[in-house]
Amino acid sequence: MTHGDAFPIKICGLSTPETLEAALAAGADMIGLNFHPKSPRYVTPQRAAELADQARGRTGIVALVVDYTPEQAAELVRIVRPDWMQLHGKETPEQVAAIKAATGLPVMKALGVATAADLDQVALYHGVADAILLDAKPPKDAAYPGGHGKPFDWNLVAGLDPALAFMLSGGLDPANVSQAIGVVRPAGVDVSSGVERAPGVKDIGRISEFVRAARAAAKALNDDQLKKAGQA
Ligand SMILES: O=C(O)c1ccccc1NCC(=O)[C@H](O)[C@H](O)COP(=O)(O)O
Repeated sequence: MTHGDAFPIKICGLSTPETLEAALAAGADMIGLNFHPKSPRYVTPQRAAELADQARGRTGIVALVVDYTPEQAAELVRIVRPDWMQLHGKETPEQVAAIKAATGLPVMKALGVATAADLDQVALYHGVADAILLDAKPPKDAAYPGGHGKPFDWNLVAGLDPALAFMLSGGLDPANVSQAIGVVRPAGVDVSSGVERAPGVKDIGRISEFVRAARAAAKALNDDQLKKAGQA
């Protein structure tokens, strides 16, 4: 993924046909199905296969796993047939490459950010992962490593090499996504809790508000970049 690609908007942790349909109707570019057993958004592979059938060809289907082996990932892909793998654990660059090889799919690697030093990881995964997702680090005692609805300090990203493209997540919602896109200038955005009314319970209205707000802010960002390029 580069900054030149269209701006993907991903709705993560969908688990019902109704909320999935709302994400598709809103125009989400990617939807995430969560296979971490401790998550309130967990879906069984069988249930996910049904949701994936509903979504196939209409959006990018992302299978989110935490510290899977290449064999586990390949077995999941056989059942669900997603378009992407999202790795949200402590996978090393070598493990990312092994899962990519075992599944034959593009891989999004999530990296937790709390301090400027955390951004050093981005260069290590660039060129190995097909997309990087910067997310807030989970609270210390958290039972699962993502989906906590808390942002990290967006100003940290100002120190990152602009050539290293990434998607942004962590505490985004319909009210703040426009500001986040303006400050961080990511290549795309991802949300889970911010479009829910309770952990794991997605809200159809908030999904469409989020996609609308993110799309408008991404267009403004693109217009601004074109204007600056024209002036150069
Ligand atoms: O969402 C979860 O429950 C989850 C569990 C285990 C690993 C990752 C998880 N979510 C990852 C995502 O892609 C979320 O969209 C991302 O962390 C942002 O979440 P939120 O701050 O709730 O929008």
